[in-house]
Amino acid sequence: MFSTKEMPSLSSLFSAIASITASIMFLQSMVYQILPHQVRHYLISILHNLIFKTHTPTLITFVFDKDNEFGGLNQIYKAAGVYLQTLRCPGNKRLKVSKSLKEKGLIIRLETGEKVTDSYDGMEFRWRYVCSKSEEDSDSPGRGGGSKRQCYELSFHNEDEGKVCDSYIHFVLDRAKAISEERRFLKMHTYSPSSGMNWQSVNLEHPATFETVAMDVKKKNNIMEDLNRFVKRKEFYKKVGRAWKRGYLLYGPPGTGKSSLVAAMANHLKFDIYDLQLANVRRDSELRRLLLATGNRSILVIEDIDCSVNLPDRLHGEKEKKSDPQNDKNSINGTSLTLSGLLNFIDGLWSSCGDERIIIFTTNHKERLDPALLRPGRMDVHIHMGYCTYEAFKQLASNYLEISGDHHHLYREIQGLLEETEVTPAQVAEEMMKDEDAESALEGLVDLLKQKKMKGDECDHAKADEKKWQIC
Ligand SMILES: Nc1ncnc2c1ncn2[C@@H]1O[C@H](COP(=O)(O)OP(=O)(O)OP(=O)(O)O)[C@@H](O)[C@H]1O
Ligand SMILES: [Mg+2]
Repeated sequence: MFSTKEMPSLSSLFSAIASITASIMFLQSMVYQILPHQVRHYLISILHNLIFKTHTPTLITFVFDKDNEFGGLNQIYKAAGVYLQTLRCPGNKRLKVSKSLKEKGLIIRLETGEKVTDSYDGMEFRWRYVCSKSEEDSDSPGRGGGSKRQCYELSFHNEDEGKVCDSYIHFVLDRAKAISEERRFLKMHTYSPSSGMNWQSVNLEHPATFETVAMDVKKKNNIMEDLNRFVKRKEFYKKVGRAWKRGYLLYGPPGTGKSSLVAAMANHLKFDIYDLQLANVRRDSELRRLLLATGNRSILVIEDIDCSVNLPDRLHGEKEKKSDPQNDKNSINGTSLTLSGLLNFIDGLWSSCGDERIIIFTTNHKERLDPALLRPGRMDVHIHMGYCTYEAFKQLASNYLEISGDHHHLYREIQGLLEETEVTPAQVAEEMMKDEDAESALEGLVDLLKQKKMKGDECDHAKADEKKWQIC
């Protein structure tokens, strides 16, 4: 078995082992003679733990059944199913693949008996999915009920048990939540009384993101930071006794990107949108019912707040009530929709009934808004969406025509024209879509800007002439 060369080294190894064994036996006999029985026992148990615990750790297995004891769905089972979709082992042979209308992409899960490994914070884990006939059924095979027991098994070193309970399982729950959020289709909810008394929802697949919205970069970053801070501040809002909500007022001319920004905010936060047309709501009680039916982590949008409905303001409403007691049309608890009803609800009970609420009003005419809507503390952030600047133009050119930087020979001319004309990002974007060739598209834009400039100049002359006549 061994070569002749190996023989001397092996024989010296055996003689070394023999002398070590003899020394251990000698020490053992000394220990037996010197130490009392209890101390001996204690030392041996420590030695045993040292040798066996470090070299042959025992595994422990947690079993997460699908159903919890009270009949509901075990949240850890559900989270494990989502989280394990991100893990794969080279040895996996059978995987279940499905598609859901509520989620983007394919859902790939483990088939029964399949295992995957994971590591976290220096610990090693083995997960296994098990689907078997439930014990009750196998006890009485004649019944043929076919009910299944489904579970995930998580095996790990028993010394990690504390860390698994305190940290790893929470990590799995959090990751599963984030993965589900990432995968689910956002929803857009709308309301019209003709289609029933509740919100109707469709998948929100608006492509606008913070990358595609063209606006001042600093302003854009401020909005993103504000949103990120808001979603992280649950404890802060609780501490200062405020409802966890934030109000944004987006104002500016038509076609400057207000609706696009709303969609970008929803995509950024992964929040559903509730798009409320006030013209469809007839009274405060209806508004209250609708708002109470909105979900957490959502954005309530009321577009064109200045013109969607003629909301009587507080003072106005009070005056009318006094002058005509029969007329309860504008009362808070009456039958019609009032501005105070809207504001009360937004500031008060509604926002404290849920978490992570964002409310956005948009308008083309900030100056026409009721002062009650504008007073400090009501809409936390006012965002002006203006005419197309050179910076916004460059972003649009990068998005639509894939021109990066500002080296194009027409850019200087365009910059000058943009400073002298009022053109919306929507108009600029439309010009860029007219031609796939960047050069031709930009030439088209230059023509448009020149025409606008000429019209603007003519208008200025006409206004100046009008003034002259008035003076005469
Ligand atoms: N700032 C922008 N960045 C990128 N695209 C824009 C921007 N503004 C407008 N657009 C383009 O123009 C179209 C119309 O813009 P949007 O509906 O967002 O404007 P709006 O300000 O909401 O207008 P309105 O006041 O009429 O509701 C969008 O589909 C988008 O493609
Ligand atoms: Mg809009």
